[in-house]
Amino acid sequence: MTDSQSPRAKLIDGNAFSAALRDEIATRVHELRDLHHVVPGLAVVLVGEDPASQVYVRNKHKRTLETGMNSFEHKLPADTPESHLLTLIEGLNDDPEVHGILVQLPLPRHINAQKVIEAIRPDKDVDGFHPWNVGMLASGGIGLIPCTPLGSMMLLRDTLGSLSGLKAVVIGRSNIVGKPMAHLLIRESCTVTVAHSRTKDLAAEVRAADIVVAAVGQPEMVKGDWIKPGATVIDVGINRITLPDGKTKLVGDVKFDEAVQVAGAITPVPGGVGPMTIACLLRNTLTACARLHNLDIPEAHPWA
Ligand SMILES: Nc1nc2c(c(=O)[nH]1)N[C@@H](CN(C=O)c1ccc(C(=O)N[C@@H](CCC(=O)O)C(=O)O)cc1)CN2
Repeated sequence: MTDSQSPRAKLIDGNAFSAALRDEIATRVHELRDLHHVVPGLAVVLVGEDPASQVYVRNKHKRTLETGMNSFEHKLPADTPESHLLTLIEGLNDDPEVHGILVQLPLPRHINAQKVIEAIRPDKDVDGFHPWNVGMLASGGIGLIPCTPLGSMMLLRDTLGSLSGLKAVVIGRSNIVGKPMAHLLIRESCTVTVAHSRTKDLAAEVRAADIVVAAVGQPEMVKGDWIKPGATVIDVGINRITLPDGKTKLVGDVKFDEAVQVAGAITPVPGGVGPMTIACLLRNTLTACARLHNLDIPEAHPWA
């Protein structure tokens, strides 16, 4: 490869960052146990047999135990009635050993996901999806922040330092990533545009941005010539595509091979934002535990 072909962008290593964050969380968990005799506990509920969700839940269980926390897994059949799930959540809300509750998404179609999210105690809602936590984020209060946007923000702050005054575009307006990400960027004094399927000239919006957060779930939709030279690209997409030879491959929402030649820094897929999601879930569980026990412990990786 000649110099003119060599990638310009710095690769943002989510695997390394998340491993360091998990180590820091493990240290805090051991301090909590030794000094305060409290062990944080995370309950994860999986309904059905979606293969990707099964992998994520298995990884959550493994990572939770590695930090020294308690992990409580609840695996329910796909035809579980909504009322059973709500009763399980009521029990977890009242369980003093459980400090964090997460219901893996997506849920089967017969279950109303919003109703389930609203049944979780806001101070145990380690996904940060309950309307109380949504409101706290929007109004600048102290709630629990959704894990993928929180992890993305940690990577951005680590890469750029202050984000103040930078132009950011968030592509996607989901409750899980797009909207909370926009709020976090506003908090960091960015000028934020939220683009979506009805945006008139998406390429022009992206070209104006110093920070691009792609969270649309469309494989390689953002092209390299849309990226402003030197911009920082956070690719939240995780899409499994089938290649002409029948093999499958994970790609993001950004055409990586093109964007890496233009951007200043970029997250790869896999190994970028994805691993931060579980590390931030553990961080939220530790935070929830400390708050529920009125313990004033230092945050793991205070980013803001
Ligand atoms: N209740 C929730 N459900 C879902 C969430 C969530 O935050 N809360 N997010 C996603 C899935 N997810 C965690 O649940 C998740 C996605 C991806 C990764 C990850 O580490 N990805 C790897 C690649 C993994 C692979 O090979 O497939 C990477 O990007 O490097 C972790 C967690 C939807 N549901």
